[in-house]
This record gives sequence, structure tokens and C-alpha cells, in this order.
Amino acid sequence: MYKVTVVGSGNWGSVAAKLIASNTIKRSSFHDEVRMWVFEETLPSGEKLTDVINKTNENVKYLPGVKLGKNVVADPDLENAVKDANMLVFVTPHQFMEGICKRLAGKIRADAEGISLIKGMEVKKEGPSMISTLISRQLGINCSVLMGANIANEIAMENFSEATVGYRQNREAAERWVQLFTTPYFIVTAVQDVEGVELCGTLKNVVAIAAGFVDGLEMGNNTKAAIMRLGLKEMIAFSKLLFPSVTDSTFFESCGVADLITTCMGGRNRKVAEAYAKYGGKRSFDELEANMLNGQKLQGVLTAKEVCEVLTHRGWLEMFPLFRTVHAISTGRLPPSAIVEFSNEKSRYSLLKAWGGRSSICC
Ligand SMILES: NC(=O)c1ccc[n+]([C@@H]2O[C@H](COP(=O)([O-])OP(=O)(O)OC[C@H]3O[C@@H](n4cnc5c(N)ncnc54)[C@H](O)[C@@H]3O)[C@@H](O)[C@H]2O)c1
Ligand SMILES: O=P(O)(O)OC[C@H](O)CO
Repeated sequence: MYKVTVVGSGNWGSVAAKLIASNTIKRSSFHDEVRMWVFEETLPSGEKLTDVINKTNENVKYLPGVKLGKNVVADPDLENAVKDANMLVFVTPHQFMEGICKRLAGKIRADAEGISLIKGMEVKKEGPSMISTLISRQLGINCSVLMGANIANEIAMENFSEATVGYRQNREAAERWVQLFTTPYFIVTAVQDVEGVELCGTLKNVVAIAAGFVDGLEMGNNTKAAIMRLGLKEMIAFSKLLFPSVTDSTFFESCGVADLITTCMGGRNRKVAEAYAKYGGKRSFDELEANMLNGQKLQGVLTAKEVCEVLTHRGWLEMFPLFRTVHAISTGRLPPSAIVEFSNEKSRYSLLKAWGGRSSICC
């Protein structure tokens, strides 16, 4: 029997728990109960979030108005939450995963399998590490990924969407993850390209920041479509430079072009970047995130920084004008308008033209 714990309980973490719980209760190969680790906090009412989730069956802070399923049990004790599970679903903002892995090392079942729903990467002096690799290395477990065009609030409403599981070798484990997540309104496909799937989910957040700047500047749909196309080119080029095994077909799965589109149309990264541009860069991303997202976290700004560290270290910065410009704007070194027009002392030229002349980076 498989026992599932969800490590994380934000907006997507809560929806993931709901999806999973609707399946574990129906399928005999899974224990009914789904444990969900909650990073504990005290609500304005003075109550603990975990207590309220267990009392109301709702994550009133990160997914208000949606019942999770009676078989979801919130647990604020990380070690207790994972100790019996042999299927671990990781779904926290990526910046917290290293600390969580350190706390979990040596505390999980030897036969556990993991899956990461986390869109992001870690950069160390030894080089970049995908979050699934961090989990695998630190916990000594096999870790697949699940990414896709998955705005959590829409899936919570049970509107049709798709997702992609990326796996390394273990097809049987991948099939089990597909079974655990698939519902009539959430269709999951597995592909053997864990890095490709994870990089799609990670890099689209940087492009979404660029799309938000375009929206804030009120430049219209054609400009945004151009940014998405150029962003996709950089996503493909970066992924293949980092991992030559990444396959073209992955970019046509839900994790690729579909996630890029939905994030640039309706995601949180886009929304906050739009506000950043509207305020002319005078309010920081940290301030806007805190004011606009009620505790939810952006991934794109930090990912742009991490990607640029890799580009700088490897001498690739010139090849990725969109990624480096997003980083420069989001850290206040360029104005939002630089997303389409870049100035320096010597020259002033259209970034879009520069990209057009650089078709050699296209894969
Ligand atoms: N929300 C979506 O629509 C969506 C969809 C697909 C993928 N994702 C990805 O899923 C991952 C998790 O996002 P989310 O939307 O579930 O979270 P979220 O942004 O809604 O919530 C933030 C979460 O972080 C927790 N937290 C705050 N400080 C913490 C700390 N110090 N240590 C550990 N946890 C802490 C909060 O309690 C909360 O659960 C991200 O990588 C995101 O890109 C999100
Ligand atoms: O709201 P965002 O920008 O974090 O994007 C959410 C999901 O990743 C969309 O698939």
C-alpha cells in the first residue's frame, strides 16, 4: 500500500492535496489518508492555520473557499508528517527546499519515492542544481517532477487542464504518480525527460515577469506574444546548453508552451511584474509581493537572478538578452521599458532587433 504525504500547503500545495485525496480514497493501492505538512502560522483570529484546516477542511489562507477532502490531515510537524509515507510530494516555494531537505535527511522511509511540483532551481558555487536533484541527493531517493499549465485556483474549480510528469528511469514509479494525480479534469502524461520538464516549469517564470512588464507598460498583445516567443527560444537554448539530453518534444507538452502561455496570461509572476512596471520600478518586488499576494511567493525574480549567475559563470550572458534584462529590471538596474529597448552610453538599440539577429541561439 502506498502512503502519501504532501510537503507544502500553499496555493498549489493545497490543490495538489485535494487532487491526490480524491484519488487515494477511490483506489485500493493507496492509503486513504493524505498528510499535508503545514509551515505553521498564526492567523489574525489568533488560531493556528493547521487547526483551522483540520477543523474546516479548508486552507483558509492559501486556498479559501475550497474543501480539500476529509481524508486530508494537516500536520505542522515535518518529521511526523513524512515518517510513514513512501510517496512524498514536494510543493513549497523553491527557496525553502534546501532547509527542508536538511531537516528531512535520515528521517524518511528507505523505500520512499519523491516527486517535485516545485518550479525553480538552486545555484551553488559548484554549479546549478535542479530542485529534484537537490531532493534526490540530500534524501537519497528517486525524484520525478510534475509541471504543467496549472494555475492552482483554476484546478481547484475543477476546470479541465493537463500536466506532465518527467521521470528519469523508473517508468513504473512514473505510472504510479500519473495514477495518483490524474482525474477526469486533470490529465497527466509522463515523459522520460526530468530536466526538460523541470527547466520548462522553472524558466517560464522568468518569461512571465517579462510579460508582466509588457502589460504594465500597456504595450498590447503583439508585444507580449513576441516576448513569449523570444522567451521560449531562450528557455530551449538554456535547457539544452545545461542538459544536452533535453528533448524538443518536451517543449510541446503541457509543461512547455502551454505553461508558458497560461503563466504569461494569468499567473502571479505576471501580475506582480505588471504592478512593478506601472509603478515605474519605484516599489520593490518584495514590497509588491507582500502587499498583493497575502503570503504567496513569486519564483520568477529569484529564478532570473539564479539563471544570470549561471550565465555569468559560463560566459553565456550575451546569448540570453531576455533573461539578463529581466534580472536587470527586477533589481532596479534598468527601467521596465528596457524589456523592449535597451540603452547604454554607447548605443541605443531595440532588444527585439538584437534577438531577431541572433537566430543562431535557436535550437
Ligand atoms: N500556485 C500555483 O498556481 C502554482 C502552480 C504550479 C506550480 N506552482 C509552484 O509550486 C510551488 C509552491 O507554490 P504554492 O503556490 O503552493 O505556494 P504559495 O506561494 O501559495 O505559498 C507560500 C507557501 O510557503 C510557505 N512558507 C512561507 N515561509 C516558509 C518557510 N520559511 N519555510 C517553508 N515554507 C514557508 C507558506 O506557509 C505557504 O505554504 C512553487 O514552486 C510554485 O512555482 C504553483
Ligand atoms: O502564478 P505563477 O506565476 O506562480 O504561475 C503558476 C503556475 O506555475 C502556472 O502553471
